[in-house]
Amino acid sequence: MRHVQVQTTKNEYPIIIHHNFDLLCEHLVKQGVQGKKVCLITDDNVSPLYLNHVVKLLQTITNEVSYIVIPHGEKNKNLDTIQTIYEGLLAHKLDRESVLIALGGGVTGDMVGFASATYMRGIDFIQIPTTLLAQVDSSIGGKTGVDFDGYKNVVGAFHQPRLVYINTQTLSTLPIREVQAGMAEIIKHSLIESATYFKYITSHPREILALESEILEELIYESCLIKSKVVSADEKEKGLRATLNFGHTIGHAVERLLNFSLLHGECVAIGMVAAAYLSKGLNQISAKDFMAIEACMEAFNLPTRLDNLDPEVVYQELYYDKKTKYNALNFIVLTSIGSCEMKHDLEKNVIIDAIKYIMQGDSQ
Ligand SMILES: NC(=O)c1ccc[n+]([C@@H]2O[C@H](COP(=O)([O-])OP(=O)(O)OC[C@H]3O[C@@H](n4cnc5c(N)ncnc54)[C@H](O)[C@@H]3O)[C@@H](O)[C@H]2O)c1
Ligand SMILES: O=C(O)C(=O)C[C@@H](O)[C@H](O)[C@H](O)COP(=O)(O)O
Ligand SMILES: [Zn+2]
Repeated sequence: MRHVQVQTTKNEYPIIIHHNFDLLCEHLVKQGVQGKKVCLITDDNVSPLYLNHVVKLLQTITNEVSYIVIPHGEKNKNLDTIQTIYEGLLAHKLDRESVLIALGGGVTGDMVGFASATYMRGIDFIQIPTTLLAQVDSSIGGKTGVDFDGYKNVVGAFHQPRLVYINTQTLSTLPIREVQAGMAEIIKHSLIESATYFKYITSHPREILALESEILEELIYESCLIKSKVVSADEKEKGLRATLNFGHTIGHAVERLLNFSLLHGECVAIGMVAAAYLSKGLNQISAKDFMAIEACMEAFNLPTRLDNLDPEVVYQELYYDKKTKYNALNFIVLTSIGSCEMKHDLEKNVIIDAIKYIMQGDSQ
């Protein structure tokens, strides 16, 4: 078992990393969940795999277990699904002392977090992430919410979970494309924080994609450390936390413009290539480093290019990014592999050049 602690100004909670669900109840009891009304929320892909098992475990610490199954996927990350959740919570008579548990990927976690931030003006919730992406990124840090009108995460709230319980074994059922998409956020962590971590990742693509347990657990632990350190220092994204948005400025625009036909992690990979190209254009990283970054994405079978979007349309879409302030775009750029900074004053043509670079056809 590995343990990482998140400590924001008002909240503190553990991230438990283990290879099965055996320690779940013990940690729920530590968080005061015993005897409470608990509602487990999962999606229709995850429910046949893990719902029964987790329900049975919960029944050993409380008699009041209900569950709600929501439709999977980014296209359902919206207020309609939130309404379904609220209806279920009322039907099961959940009250202010009740606890929601998100069992699933980032889509489930973001929505359950948002439902718990708003139901009865806010109740507790627990994250049990079952995708690589959710285990290393979305379950940690309390960014919750939904897409609105196709715009990413436009409606939401900061609401921290009481516990993040990671069972690494759940990754054994995850489709390989989803594993690769999770790697995009892991690569992001290395690019913004640690050259040593980047080197480790680039040295082990075969073992990682084969889900070799020791290496995978090491990655999950390292990424949890990086993410928890950043969100503990800057919970509400006043400064440092914006670095976790590296690759997302263009990534989110592409995700929306492609109508969610690519996965979030895949779009972030494309967005990171664009942001790295931009960093090279500003002479902040070398051509060699840029090539190493692009090669890393390719080693994990992540897309790096597109061929079907108009650069000007992508550029205009960037203004919906949440880092935009007073109508000015803000970009996270690399200063080396392992460090980054926010740029406020980029010329349009520098950004367009980066967008044109990723529009040079599918490199796969
Ligand atoms: N809140 C944050 O800080 C944060 C950070 C990163 C990403 N996100 C958000 O997370 C979302 C992406 O999360 P995701 O990649 O986990 O997507 P997801 O939740 O859609 O899960 C991916 C797919 O895998 C299935 N699945 C989940 N666990 C499984 C398992 N163990 N075995 C088999 N199938 C399984 C799901 O049903 C789904 O079809 C995006 O909406 C993104 O915006 C949020
Ligand atoms: O935790 C953060 O902060 C992040 O930016 C992590 C991102 O990987 C994640 O996709 C996040 O949801 C994006 O945030 P947004 O504020 O741009 O919606
Ligand atoms: Zn992300």
